Amino acid sequence: MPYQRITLTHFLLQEQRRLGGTGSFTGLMTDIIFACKMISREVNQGALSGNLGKAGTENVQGEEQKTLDILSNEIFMHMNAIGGAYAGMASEEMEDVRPVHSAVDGKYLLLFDPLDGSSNIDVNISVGTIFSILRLPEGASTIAEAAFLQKGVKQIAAGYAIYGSSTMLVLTTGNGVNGFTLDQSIGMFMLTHPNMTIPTDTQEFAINASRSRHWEPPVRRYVDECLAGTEGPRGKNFNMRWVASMVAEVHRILCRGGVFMYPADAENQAKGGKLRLMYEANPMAFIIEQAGGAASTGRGRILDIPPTKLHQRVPVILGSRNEVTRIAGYHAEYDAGRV
Ligand SMILES: O=P(O)(O)OC[C@H]1O[C@](O)(COP(=O)(O)O)[C@@H](O)[C@@H]1O
Ligand SMILES: [Mg+2]
Ligand SMILES: [Mg+2]
Repeated sequence: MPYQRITLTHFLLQEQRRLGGTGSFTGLMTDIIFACKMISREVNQGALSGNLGKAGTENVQGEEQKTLDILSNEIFMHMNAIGGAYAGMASEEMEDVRPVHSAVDGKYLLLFDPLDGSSNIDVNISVGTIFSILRLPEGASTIAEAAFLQKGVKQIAAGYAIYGSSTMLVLTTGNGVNGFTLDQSIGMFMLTHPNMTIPTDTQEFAINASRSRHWEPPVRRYVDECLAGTEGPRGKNFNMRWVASMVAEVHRILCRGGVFMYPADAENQAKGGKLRLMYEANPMAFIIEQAGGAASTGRGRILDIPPTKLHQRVPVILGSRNEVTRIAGYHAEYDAGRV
């Protein structure tokens, strides 16, 4: 059989031709690809690099930063500033947005979580990088936070890199979801997972059960029914997973289905939840929906949320469509006082 694998760059060029683009999109993706390869190397080096452990500083979320959080942020900032496609960038690890080029040159805005799953870095469990690309709003003269506060439906592309047993990059440009595996021997991402789609049903859920005492009744009801298995109202057994790296959970769901939940609960309600809308929930929701799944807060579609703050947090329930719909239905029944 003739060799048929294509590289991510070839794939992007084909996408560009299909979209009748100018090539600037391929350019900005090339910068992201370089940055992810460099972060992959730093992560894969593990203790050899001396980059494990805490940095001794806190980010705007009040979370302890890991040395690799900061290094990944610097790599992503630097590599994506070179190309010239971005007018501005925003990151989980930076309080304010960072203008990069004058509005004349840069047509795009980049939001990213440079290292997702930070609590797993030192224990060699998969981590990743999440990114979301928006257009600079027409007429925007200054690069300020307001320019970034666009609904998730406005994303022109979103993706993540996962640094696990292999390094992969998963991408959507609004035309389905494709996965690419880094061939370390030639340093190229090759198309290995074309048109990733999520089964509508599943028997696998992921939630941090150590927080169950804080859960709202709709979430507790859903999880209890799953745990009741064949004897319960669902009439089937469910398995549970919790990696504590959102990237790894979403990747598993893209590969074999499932539902991931990080709801707002009594403990994190005041903050709006745990995960951040602009560089975690929105890009992942775009990918999940493009793969045939659904992404909700339990009370609404994530991609329709009008953002108010750069680092705002939201409840996240995403994955196999029928399970997400069921969980949203349990919230609606609860809010209507029917249960
Ligand atoms: O510590 P918990 O409650 O298990 O939370 C894990 C969640 O927090 C995160 O690690 C937050 O992301 P960061 O590591 O980028 O801060 C998610 O990847 C993950 O789903
Ligand atoms: Mg994260
Ligand atoms: Mg992070």
